[in-house]
Amino acid sequence: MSLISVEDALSRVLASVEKPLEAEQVPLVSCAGRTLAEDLSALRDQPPFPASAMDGYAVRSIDCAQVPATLQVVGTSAAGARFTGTVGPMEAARIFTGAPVPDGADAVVLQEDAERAGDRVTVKEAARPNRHIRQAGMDFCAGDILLQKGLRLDSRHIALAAAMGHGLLPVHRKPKVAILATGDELVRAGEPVGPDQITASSLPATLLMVEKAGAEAVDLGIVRDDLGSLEERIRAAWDMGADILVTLGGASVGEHDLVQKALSRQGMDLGFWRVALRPGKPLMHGRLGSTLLLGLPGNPVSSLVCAVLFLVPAIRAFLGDQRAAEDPAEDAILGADLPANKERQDYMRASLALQDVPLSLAQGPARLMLPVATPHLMQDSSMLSILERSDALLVRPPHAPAATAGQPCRIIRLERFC
Ligand SMILES: Nc1nc2c(c(=O)[nH]1)N[C@H]1C(S)=C(S)[C@@H](COP(=O)(O)OP(=O)(O)OC[C@H]3O[C@@H](n4cnc5c(N)ncnc54)[C@H](O)[C@@H]3O)O[C@H]1N2
Ligand code: MOO
Repeated sequence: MSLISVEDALSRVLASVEKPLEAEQVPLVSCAGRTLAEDLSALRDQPPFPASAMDGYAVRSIDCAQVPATLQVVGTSAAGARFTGTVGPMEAARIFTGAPVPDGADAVVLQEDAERAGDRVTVKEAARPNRHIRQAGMDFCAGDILLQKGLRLDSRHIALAAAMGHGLLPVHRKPKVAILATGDELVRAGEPVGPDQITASSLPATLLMVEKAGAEAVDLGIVRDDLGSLEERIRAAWDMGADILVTLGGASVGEHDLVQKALSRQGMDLGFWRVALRPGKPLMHGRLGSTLLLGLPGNPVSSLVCAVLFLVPAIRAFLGDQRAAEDPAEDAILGADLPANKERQDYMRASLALQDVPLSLAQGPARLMLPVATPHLMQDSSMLSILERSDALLVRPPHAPAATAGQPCRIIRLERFC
């Protein structure tokens, strides 16, 4: 089977997510990272009444056109407890920030601009109509659609939804992502490590990336390079109703790389195997009934790159995120000379620094800060110390010509995924 392109692989992965998962009603505080299943409209006006923006006195602006003006204080309007009377000629009401502006008043005078003596107040600054008043519906009105279906929710959206009057939101169910590490050489982090063994470092890392992407991660542990054990764990993932099964390792061509064989024996419908990608070439994709399968390569940097490029978009597609297929790359400047690339799309681990770029615009000179991406000299896909020092993946398309420092390039920031 020949290598397919990264773009082709991603569209096949996304096409195998037929539709977002079913919707459920979830309390606001649990909605971060979820995606709205319906457009959301406001249940009320905000503010629901004309409200004071300051602590001071509610007045009729006409009475305070000439200052100083001395007014009779006839009541108090506090946030949560309005003054139910009316402010008449040469009258004022004490008012606090967020309180309803009483009938009759059309301006608020700051308390710093007034002098109180008993039940009288002398206004020292002239007032204009509507001064320091937030009109009803200034932010939004009942019925306004403010949050769109397919939006991935963060705390800004949650604040708005709360103000709109919602306590529960219709969001797509979180996909259940089961993760299985494979290999005789692996032990769990913190457990005793034999002379020929290493820690399964990408297991906890992938679990965290999956949770960060908004899914429910299920730790299936480590399984030995043994067909029977592998098949038993694959059945366990299927039995628990995993929407995605991720395997780590055993994806390549060696005699111990049994993942594809075990999945095929369990009835996998293979989508693709091997992508023109570095690192991450042996990536495998398929379906087992309704479960999406992603076989990530064992080298920990390779599995991370494949998770960024394919697993996170698949999770977002299950979540109904309208931006699931969006290219995560952004513009940067190359910080070092690079040789021509070969046939695989390269994702080089790079550090970022900011560079001040002078611009000449029609309005005059300006400055722009752009990230400069400098790839590390060592790019071995097993090296976690280099990955930790990297801020981004520097993307080099297949057959990209040699490039020199200062040229434009594309990067994917790792903090968004890790
Ligand atoms: N003859 C060939 N050999 C290899 C090829 C190839 O095309 N022909 N491809 C290479 C590439 S590229 C990669 S990437 C690796 C990936 O192969 P596998 O997916 O089969 O991975 P393993 O052999 O199981 O492990 C590779 C490496 O990673 C370590 N590992 C495995 N799982 C974990 C884990 N959960 N956490 C940390 N480290 C892990 C494992 O011990 C090995 O050192 O194959 C190349 N070989
Ligand atoms: O593609 Mo492998 O993932 O080079 O290390």
